[in-house]
Amino acid sequence: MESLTLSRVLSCKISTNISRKVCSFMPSKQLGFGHFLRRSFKNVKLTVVRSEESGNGGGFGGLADGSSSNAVEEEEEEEKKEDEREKRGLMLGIDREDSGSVIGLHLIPPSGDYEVIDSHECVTTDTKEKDEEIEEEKPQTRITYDIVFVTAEAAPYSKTGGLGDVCGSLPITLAGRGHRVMVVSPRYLHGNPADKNLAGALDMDQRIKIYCFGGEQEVAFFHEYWGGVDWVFVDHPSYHRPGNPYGDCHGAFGDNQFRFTLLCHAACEAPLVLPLGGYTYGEKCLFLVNDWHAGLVPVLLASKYRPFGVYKDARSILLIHNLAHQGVEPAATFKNLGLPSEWYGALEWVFPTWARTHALDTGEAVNILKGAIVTADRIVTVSKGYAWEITTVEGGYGLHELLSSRRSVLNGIANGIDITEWDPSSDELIGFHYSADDLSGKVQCKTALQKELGLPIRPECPLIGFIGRLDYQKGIDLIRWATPELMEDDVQFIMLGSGDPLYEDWMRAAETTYRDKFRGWVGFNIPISHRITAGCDILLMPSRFEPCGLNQLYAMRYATVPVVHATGGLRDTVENFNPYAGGGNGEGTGWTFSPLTKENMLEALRMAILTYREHKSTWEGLMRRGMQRDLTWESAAVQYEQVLEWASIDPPYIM
Ligand SMILES: Nc1ncnc2c1ncn2[C@@H]1O[C@H](COP(=O)(O)OP(=O)(O)O[C@H]2O[C@H](CO)[C@@H](O)[C@H](O)[C@H]2O)[C@@H](O)[C@H]1O
Repeated sequence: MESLTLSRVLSCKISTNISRKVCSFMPSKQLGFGHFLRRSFKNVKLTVVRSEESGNGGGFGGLADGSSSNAVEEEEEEEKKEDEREKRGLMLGIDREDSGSVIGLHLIPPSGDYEVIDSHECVTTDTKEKDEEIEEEKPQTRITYDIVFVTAEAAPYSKTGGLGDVCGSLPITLAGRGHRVMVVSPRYLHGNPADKNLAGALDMDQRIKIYCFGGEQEVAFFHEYWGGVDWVFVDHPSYHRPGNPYGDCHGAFGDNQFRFTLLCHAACEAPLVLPLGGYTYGEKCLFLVNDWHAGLVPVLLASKYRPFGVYKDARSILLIHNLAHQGVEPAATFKNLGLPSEWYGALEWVFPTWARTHALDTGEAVNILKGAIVTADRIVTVSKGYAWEITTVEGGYGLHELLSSRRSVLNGIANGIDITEWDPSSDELIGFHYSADDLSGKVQCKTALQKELGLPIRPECPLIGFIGRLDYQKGIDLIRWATPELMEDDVQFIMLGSGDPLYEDWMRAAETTYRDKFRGWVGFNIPISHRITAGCDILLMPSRFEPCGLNQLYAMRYATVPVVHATGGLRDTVENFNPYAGGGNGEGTGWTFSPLTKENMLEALRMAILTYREHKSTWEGLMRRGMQRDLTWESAAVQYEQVLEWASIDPPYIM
């Protein structure tokens, strides 16, 4: 028997014994290890046994194997083992793959009865009901992995958009399902109040040297364990400056390639050198690399580590949130990236003639996202629709052929949302609460918002909202173009966003032009975004392309009906209203329009406004159906687990 102290397995303290009754559960209900422990066994003494001892090397091995030729002997042997287990209390079995590598742990019940006994008897009663609800619906984790997210932003530590949201909540969901999860991102210090978000992350006193950009750079690691996740922050002076993670009022930082090259090198070292909770993640981990900022990770694994026998069992999964940003820089910068010179081809990128700036421009460049697409073991985008769109000329931003060639490893998984942060029945950022059973608080949120922004307080007036980056992607030009016509109607319109100065100025000017109807809040403000989501009746999203989109999901959760361009994740997540379906009661959660024209957008908005004004019960149906949609991360996490499993089964990328 191999006995491991639990501190080697988890960074939580386990001291006292627990009754066997609490620990008995069915194989089919097997929980992820970390999750199970956190939830139910805070005070359990555990012993680890080799799975060989328990019979079949995996799952609940050894508890019933009918294939034995000597059934009686085996039964006696089994009884002995059970007696022993009962004496020792709850035990852990090690799951090994054929090569002998440990791939997970499972709990071995101390008795032969597989009946599920509520393991929540050892948790406080007020959390019990909630936990049971989650438990019932949750498909169980089959194999647990060591997962390393690499990302330029992760909420609440840093957020400029949807990437921060996803990298702030998906890791917690996966950790809750039993995986060991680390998130590596830069330790930004902007010299503003947001810096306090990093106050809990402590210096690990671990320095490493990174060789890139013609010299040696020293980076430090800071760490905070929270929500079951190891949040690791790479520290370097280039992350300490005013602005946001990518730029300031003068535009994008000129050294972003350097800053994110550092991040990638540091992220590759983190699982090898950081003793988190007492021991490192090690070489057998799965890197989930997000967008171009983390795109050098798969290239480094393939070029710098694997040829020297390191990370042979690791795999990388590229998560594309937005193909429009690829990290393209002049070809001459390749030598700065710290990659072997023969790997130039992986990143090589030649702009088409029409995109070159002058006659002598050869169009030669390096494209970090392209390198990641070439070398990643699998690729995921944030919706099924977008997974298809990026393989087309229109949506592929020049990478459609490459992405098509990798179609066999490309999947789309729609994002979920953090339903605790975005919950209209308990959201602390809104003044009044409501739910699908009692919607009365919504109109109070609406009048409170009108009051806060100095609009006439008119509960009956349709209130339209927009939240997002003021960017070509979001169809902001179309909104600007359509606003004069929209303002002819008896509606109010509130916009929140920052980005292109042209549109920031237009929003300010529109406030003066449409004094009683329009408000444009220029800036990034999370509390206001919650109040707009709660207070508006309609959320407008005319995105030119939208890999997934989160605001329409938040809107549906807050009974705000989305009107969206039928593209990417918007088409996948908003069901177009059909008044004739459902026995005449209607079906759907919003309006989708296509193609993207001003006329189509206005027509869809007018349909929504008409329905709001004249068909109250239909409108309530739309609100309730939206609120009742399953928008949790759980279903996405199950799909991610499948991708993780596929990634581990396939051999890694080799040049
Ligand atoms: N001014 C402001 N003030 C406060 N909050 C603001 C804000 N502007 C935006 N936000 C918030 O930032 C997030 C934006 O998320 P989105 O998914 O809509 O877009 P984004 O294009 O950033 O994300 C990319 O990545 C995500 C995640 O995968 C994909 O859903 C998306 O399609 C893709 O373009 C939301 O939480 C929103 O509320």
